Amino acid sequence: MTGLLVSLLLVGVIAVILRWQRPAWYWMTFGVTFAALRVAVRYTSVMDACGLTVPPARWRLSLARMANRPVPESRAPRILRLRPTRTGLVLRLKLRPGQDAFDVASATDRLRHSFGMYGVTSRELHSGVVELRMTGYDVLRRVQMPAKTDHAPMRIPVALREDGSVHYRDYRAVPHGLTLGATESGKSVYQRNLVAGLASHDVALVGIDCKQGVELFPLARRFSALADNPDTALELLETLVQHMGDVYQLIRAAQRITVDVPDADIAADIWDLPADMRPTPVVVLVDEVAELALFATKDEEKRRDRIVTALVRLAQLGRAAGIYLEICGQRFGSELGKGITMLRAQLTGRTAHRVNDESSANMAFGDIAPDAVLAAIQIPTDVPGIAVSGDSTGGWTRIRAPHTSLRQAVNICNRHADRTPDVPALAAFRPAVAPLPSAAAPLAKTAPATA
Ligand SMILES: Nc1ncnc2c1ncn2[C@@H]1O[C@H](COP(=O)(O)OP(=O)(O)OP(=O)(O)O)[C@@H](O)[C@H]1O
Repeated sequence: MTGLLVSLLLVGVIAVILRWQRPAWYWMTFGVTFAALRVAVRYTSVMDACGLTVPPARWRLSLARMANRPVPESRAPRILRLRPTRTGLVLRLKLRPGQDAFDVASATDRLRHSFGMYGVTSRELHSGVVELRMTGYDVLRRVQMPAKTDHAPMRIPVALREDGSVHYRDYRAVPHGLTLGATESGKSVYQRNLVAGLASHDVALVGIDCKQGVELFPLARRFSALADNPDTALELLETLVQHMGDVYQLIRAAQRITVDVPDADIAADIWDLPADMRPTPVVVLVDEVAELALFATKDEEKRRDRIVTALVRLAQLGRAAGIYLEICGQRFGSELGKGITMLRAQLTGRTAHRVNDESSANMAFGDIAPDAVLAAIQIPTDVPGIAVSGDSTGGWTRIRAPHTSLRQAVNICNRHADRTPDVPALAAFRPAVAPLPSAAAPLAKTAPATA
């Protein structure tokens, strides 16, 4: 008996220490079990209290009356699956007749309190089936990406969502993206995670970093082209527009449409081409875009117009040619001059870090997800890296990228330096870098952090 008490006490102490030290560990060991038990035991009463039950069907009432049995209870959505995860629980529910996904979505805050969870979000999987994702702690406070993530070409696990799932930047689904945020809000760390994620893919990275190259030039070994001032950026963008034209010609030549060619074989973009013919996709990362759009003299104004025109053309036509834009800045609105709102309309993937005012949040979401504007304004100032990510479907979610230091990103880029493709059109912009130290030497210690 004493042994049992001591063991229980020990388990309790370990649970408390784990919870205090690292919520993730606590949840993976004790928390998930406690939460699953709590949900299983209190499910019906909580759903009833949260207004998520429906009265029994008429035939059941009649049957009970005929059999002189007690009136049957109201019914809660049926649990199809209860799955523990690293960060909490996932509950799949089959709705009862008369219920809809909106009922569940509007009750998530009440469910959160009733089940004693940190966060509850819901989404409709298909008609009549809703998934509730519950997190046991603030997963965005100390981001830990799962060890295993999905692998697909041009799909980068870049951040963690507040419901504990992985947030992917999928270039083939959402070709162009805009990342906004005030100074020190976490844009560079987000972009660094993207570069680190893309480094192991077969992709050419092109960087335009008008902060004198401080963000992207240390990662030069994995870049096929870099520009650190608006003049070079203009030449680079116009070269990319030309490259895009060449890729279109290649796709056209590969189509060879005759009446015998089945529809599925007609190439519409680079991904339909046979692998040996397919040009390397290109991701163009622009840091601090306003530097490209501001001007003081007539000559600079002409340069700015040509830069914006080239960016608009890439945004409009780049997807099929495998050219994707990732634009980063503090603000991106009509005050930057003509063509900017047209360009912004093409950047479907929107991410806003902490912003200083509502108009900046509106630049990110005003035209696609008005709900997200409020969420972006509410991002706390003391947690850099928290962002709201939305797309043109009107949906949005809070995310945070793992904290990747410049040193870590440099090491990843150096490790994958041999994957840097030679794109002949971009050869003139390839950064000159010293050869890497011999493979035998550990990269982490010896690779220089600059080009
Ligand atoms: N996801 C994150 N997790 C933890 N810390 C972060 C995260 N993102 C950013 N930070 C911290 O916040 C600070 C500012 O980040 P960052 O340089 O990315 O901001 P920024 O928006 O690019 O700023 P600026 O526009 O001034 O360059 C850095 O010290 C960084 O370590």
